[in-house]
Amino acid sequence: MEPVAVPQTTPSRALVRRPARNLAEGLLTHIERTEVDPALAEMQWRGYVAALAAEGWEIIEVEVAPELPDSVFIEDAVIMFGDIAVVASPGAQTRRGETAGAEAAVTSLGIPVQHLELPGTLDGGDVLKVGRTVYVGRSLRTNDEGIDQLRGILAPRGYTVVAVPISRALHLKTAVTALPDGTVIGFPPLVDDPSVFENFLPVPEAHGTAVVVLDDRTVLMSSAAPRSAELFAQRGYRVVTVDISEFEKLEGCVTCLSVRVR
Ligand SMILES: NC(=O)NCCC[C@H](N)C(=O)O
Repeated sequence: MEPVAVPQTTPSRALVRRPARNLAEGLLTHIERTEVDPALAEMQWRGYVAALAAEGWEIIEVEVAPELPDSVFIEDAVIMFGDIAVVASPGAQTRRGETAGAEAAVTSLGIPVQHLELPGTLDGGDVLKVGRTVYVGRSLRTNDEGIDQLRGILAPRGYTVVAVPISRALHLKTAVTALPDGTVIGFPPLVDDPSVFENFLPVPEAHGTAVVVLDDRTVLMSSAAPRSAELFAQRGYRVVTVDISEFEKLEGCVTCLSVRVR
């Protein structure tokens, strides 16, 4: 009998959170406010969720938080490390209410939870996992105390936490993410110090920095970065694109619209 090929990374569950009624009032730090179309945002969010589902991911909806404008960016509220979840300590006052719903969702899946606490702050968007290395952006949202608390949780579990300066973008993952083979990809004008990363590949577009790893050979990314998509395709990856323009107007990207629970 022919051996059955087992993929190394099997799609699993993705947490998502429907956009709030007041999405358009979301925080902005590095870009000018331009009008967000709520109906288009809702449609794009459905498209994003459909793209994950089409790739075999089970979708788990975190209870909507209708009055918390940035709650759709669920990645910032809770971070998965193997079998445990770490509930973030949001760096922005207006986002602190988001963690309760995110924690309820992971708890309902039976996942053990650890917490980061004030005065430590840390947003999930500042956390990039590459194997057992966890890069954490020291940003406007994430402080040294938050990074130290995370290190305290992860070091005994065999992870190395590396703090990375981030001053030109909102979060670390606005500036860099990683391909399935561990190559860190980033848009140089947004990256303070590319030499921090062992393998760094510059991409030609700001929206080309963010990829969601769907499996060992497939990435999900914004349709607003076609030249970066081409670069990944040349490296042998299958690229799935989604239009998330309304979330990009709020400094969001593909990674922050879900939490992957593998
Ligand atoms: N992980 C992310 O990149 N999250 C994007 C958050 C955008 C939101 N408007 C914020 O400023 O917090």
